[in-house]
Amino acid sequence: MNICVFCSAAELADVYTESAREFAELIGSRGHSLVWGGSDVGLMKVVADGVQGAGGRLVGISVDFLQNVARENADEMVVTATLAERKAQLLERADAFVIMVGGTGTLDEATEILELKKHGLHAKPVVLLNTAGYYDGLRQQLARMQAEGFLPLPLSELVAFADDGPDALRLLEA
Ligand SMILES: C/C(=C\CNc1ncnc2c1ncn2[C@@H]1O[C@H](COP(=O)(O)O)[C@@H](O)[C@H]1O)CO
Repeated sequence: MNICVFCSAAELADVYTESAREFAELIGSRGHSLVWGGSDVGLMKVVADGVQGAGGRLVGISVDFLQNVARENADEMVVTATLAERKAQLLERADAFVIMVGGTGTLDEATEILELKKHGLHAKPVVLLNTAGYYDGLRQQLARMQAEGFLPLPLSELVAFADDGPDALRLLEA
């Protein structure tokens, strides 16, 4: 399976890097490929290192203005002209999506993928990996959207929630 991971480009605390490494090593050791934003920085690097170290394939989708931080030894590296094109490529190249801890970039990618799914423009699994309860607030907001009629379909059809890497992979492989 080609698993697209959205996650932070920042250097983060051990609680986040350890969880990311565990999940990345699972991706690689189970024979899956990583599709990601292609950068060799922060948590994105931790995930790429973990997948590659465990024998998995790396498919990076970078963007012109971030090419200077793109990973050099990825199996494949695509460079798009714009962020919008990058998101389209990430969607096309992935069979499933995992949203790990991140900031506005991760949120932008996550909401786009969920919005496209809401409109039936793809039906790929999306798992939100809620390391250390980082996304408790977002989960609560999404639950409120559902409870108050803002979502045209059940939340469970849009996204699944996982507490750790093994749980996330179990949901994707199910
Ligand atoms: C030059 C520096 C960092 C490089 N920044 C990024 N590189 C690649 N991809 C990025 C970068 N920033 C955002 N993205 C995309 O959004 C997600 C991460 O954003 P967040 O705001 O950090 O959560 C990630 O999935 C990327 O696809 C300086 O260190």
